[in-house]
Amino acid sequence: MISLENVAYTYGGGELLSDVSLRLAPGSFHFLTGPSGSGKSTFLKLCYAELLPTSGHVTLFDREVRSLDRDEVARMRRRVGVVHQDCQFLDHLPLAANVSLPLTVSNREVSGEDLGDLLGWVGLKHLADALPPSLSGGERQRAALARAIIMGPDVILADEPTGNLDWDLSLRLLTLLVELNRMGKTIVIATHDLNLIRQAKAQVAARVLRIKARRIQLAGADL
Ligand SMILES: Nc1ncnc2c1ncn2[C@@H]1O[C@H](COP(=O)(O)OP(=O)(O)OP(=O)(O)O)[C@@H](O)[C@H]1O
Repeated sequence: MISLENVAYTYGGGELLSDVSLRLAPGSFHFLTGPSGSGKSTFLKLCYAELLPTSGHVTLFDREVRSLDRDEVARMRRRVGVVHQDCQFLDHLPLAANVSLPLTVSNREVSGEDLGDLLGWVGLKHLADALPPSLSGGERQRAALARAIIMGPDVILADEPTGNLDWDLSLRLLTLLVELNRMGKTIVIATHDLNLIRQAKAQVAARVLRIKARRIQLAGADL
């Protein structure tokens, strides 16, 4: 689904990620952890072709990302839902319009029933008409998740999705991601929160990747 082969990345200084080789298999569930600044967000950006590797190869749905033109990158991106660390919304548009924005900008029909079902699933149906500035942190994160999956992606990449949430809300978001995985979606969550990882491992066969000394390794049972 997504694979990296001998990937290195540098923003111009020293190498941030070196010699990264791994494959995110369809339907897998991965956590990515590592100290602040170790390159977790950068890794996710490499996975959805927001960044191209400085060396090595990234393959997205069987296509090497360097061989893709802009339209092809856009098509591939529709298959990857991203929940960003600081979820941004258009503050003048109601929540429902924000969530359905990816469909609107790609000129696709928005079915009121499907949108209602999706908002209901993330527990935000009652806030469909609310403006983003009035939402709590947990509501924003769930809205960001709904927006990330509205195009029906195969893969969901979430960057510190529970970063600003209390434990109960973090668990609620985790449950949604586990449900998505049970529906067959491939999930990658970058997080500092080892308790969240422990909790998830009780629910799902998650693998834990750790960035250490610029490399990504599979963490053992020491979490
Ligand atoms: N656009 C950029 N230009 C230059 N340096 C950058 C850029 N983006 C990130 N960096 C640097 O690359 C390093 C890794 O950043 P990244 O955001 O990938 O780390 P992270 O592990 O996600 O961090 P955190 O856990 O704090 O979110 C940091 O030192 C950061 O300052």
